Amino acid sequence: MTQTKQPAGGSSTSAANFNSNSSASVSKLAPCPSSAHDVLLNNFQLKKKSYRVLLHGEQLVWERLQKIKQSSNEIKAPLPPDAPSPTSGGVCAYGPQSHVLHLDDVVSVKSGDTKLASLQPPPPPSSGTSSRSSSSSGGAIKPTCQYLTVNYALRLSKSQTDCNRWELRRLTFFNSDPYIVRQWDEELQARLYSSSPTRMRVRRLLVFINPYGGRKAGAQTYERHVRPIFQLAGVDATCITTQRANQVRDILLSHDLGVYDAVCCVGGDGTVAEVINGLLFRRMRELGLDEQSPPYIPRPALPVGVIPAGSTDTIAYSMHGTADVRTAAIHVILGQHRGLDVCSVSNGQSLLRFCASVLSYGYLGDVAAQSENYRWMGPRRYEYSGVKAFLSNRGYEAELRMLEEPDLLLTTPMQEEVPHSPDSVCSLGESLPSVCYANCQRCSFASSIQEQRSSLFIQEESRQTEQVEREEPELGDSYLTPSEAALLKPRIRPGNLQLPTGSISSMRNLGNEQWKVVRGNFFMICGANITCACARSPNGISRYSHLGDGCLDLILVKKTNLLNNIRFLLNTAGRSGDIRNLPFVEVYRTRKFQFRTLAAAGEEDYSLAGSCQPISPPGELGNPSSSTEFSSWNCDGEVVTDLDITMRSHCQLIEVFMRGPHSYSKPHKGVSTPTTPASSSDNVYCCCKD
Ligand SMILES: Nc1ncnc2c1ncn2[C@@H]1O[C@H](COP(=O)(O)OP(=O)(O)OP(=O)(O)O)[C@@H](O)[C@H]1O
Repeated sequence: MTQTKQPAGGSSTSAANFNSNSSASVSKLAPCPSSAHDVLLNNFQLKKKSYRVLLHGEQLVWERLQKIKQSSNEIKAPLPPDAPSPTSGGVCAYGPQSHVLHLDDVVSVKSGDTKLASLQPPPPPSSGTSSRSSSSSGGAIKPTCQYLTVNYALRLSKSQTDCNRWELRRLTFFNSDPYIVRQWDEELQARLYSSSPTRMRVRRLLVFINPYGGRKAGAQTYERHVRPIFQLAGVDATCITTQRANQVRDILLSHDLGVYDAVCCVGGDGTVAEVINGLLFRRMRELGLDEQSPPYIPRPALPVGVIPAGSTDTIAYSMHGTADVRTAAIHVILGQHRGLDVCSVSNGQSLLRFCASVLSYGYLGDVAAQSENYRWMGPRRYEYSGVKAFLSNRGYEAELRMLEEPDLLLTTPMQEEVPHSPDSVCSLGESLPSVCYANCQRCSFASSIQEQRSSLFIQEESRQTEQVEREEPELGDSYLTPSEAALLKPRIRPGNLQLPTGSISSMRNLGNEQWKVVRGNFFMICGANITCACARSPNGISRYSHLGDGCLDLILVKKTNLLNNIRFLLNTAGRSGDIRNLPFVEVYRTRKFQFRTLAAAGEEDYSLAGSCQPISPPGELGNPSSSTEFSSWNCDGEVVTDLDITMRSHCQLIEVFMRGPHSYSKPHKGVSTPTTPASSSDNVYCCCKD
């Protein structure tokens, strides 16, 4: 623990003056290794005003000093607190006049001889070197630096429709003693790049830019908005501008990715899907799995960043709660990550591809198939094809078999333990649907189940060997093989989430699969992996889908009449509508469903050849979409022509840079808000906490 030398004219102080309930004490400066318990405490100037600044664990706290006249002597002391400091369970709390910035929100730190020098972006940190040795100036920090700039990100909470945008801010501290500045710079750098289970600071990034999607502005979007943010964070980005469809996937399948920490794409949903498919098929190849019929789906090694530059950008919007490009880039550099479910899509014979957003048949399938012919219109092609497909929809006969989701937690006391947010419940054994927000408890629990499941199977490996061998090697079956269990990466369980009792015994019942069959004439059928929210439909088609709960929502819109179809579309577009209230809409939460067309039922081998890739363009010979009896599938915006389809959700298969959308909460009047949201300050990102 350290107490640095006070600057000339600065008053000495102690950590206790910050109203901290921490037992951390201040001791002599020593070059000790970085630890969450180390404390740095000094006076700095910020905009020519004096502040007492504390670095405590993962928090940077600064508090204005006021001049107190005591007879002829003038001393500086912190402003008196207006209200008692809130404390909880030994967690540090600071006075209301304190500004608190969590290191999770810090983008970069740079020291300099002048203020201008400290504002320059730091050079990319060399990989493999100790973060303590990699200073902001690329080598040893100059002993003359008196300025220290901290670049950080701040979430804006302006309104219900604008509460997920993040912006960059900076603080430039001055201290006349370069020794203190150096000490702070080194310590901040070390803590910023120290390993954390929920944060991964990217050093080397592989970026794919799709110049073709959306308004064909991917390259400009990157140059104008994304590159400066990556530079500010000192990220070494290798950019590849795609020349053709499926190039992203091909590069990911064939090139050495060993030097990269993460992959990022600048494009629409189709580009994200290419990245995800490329990484997943690459991992299967690395492990020597049969790509047509893998016994399980392994997790790729690299996390993914998603920067929107497409037409609808539902994946980016569902993850971040906004399609703001800078926000998405900020999430990549801040490095907070969460597991995202991915669905496998297979026909009767083999695995076709992976789906990250939605797989739709009927109306949206027709829109995807038709809109490809009008790509020259840009995003407007969806409106044009949408109207055409809407008017021509006569309904599609189909049969769906779905695996009913056994709600593992209905019998547990979990609901009482989970904090509820005003407009949503991130609950688990929910009777009411919940919206997936940052720090969603449902997703956290699903990841814990994964963790438990893998350890359970490792422990019982020998006892179950016989049983496992008897199990059909179905794609991603509930029972994992011992090798799959061993390959599953341990998941991160944030905070103090308690695992409910009885979850293990519930898990064992997963083998008792219950199938439900629904037949009918449908306007549209959707398997939604995420909410599929976008700027035009802020709640998405599947408002209650969760990003990482291992389930998908199967939405069945029955063919009734034109008016009901319009009602359905209006409900998906508005903020207040809920398609669950419509009598002709059924929504099922499931882990897997199978689809077949009723017209084709009974026919042997009615499936077309697997259209894994390249996907044959619509209208080709043999494409059923040319028949009005059949629609085609829209998988992440791409057309899939197979008709016997199985969609299965794989829990948190891909790590993505995101925190999850936040719900809006009105700032309370008269209460001084900290510089960063409380959620960041205590390392909890929760809809219930901001
Ligand atoms: N240089 C290129 N030329 C032609 N097609 C490309 C090129 N680069 C990528 N593609 C393909 O463009 C397709 C569309 O891209 P993308 O999905 O990113 O944009 P979009 O369809 O406009 O957006 P969204 O899917 O969000 O509606 C993808 O299938 C991708 O394979």
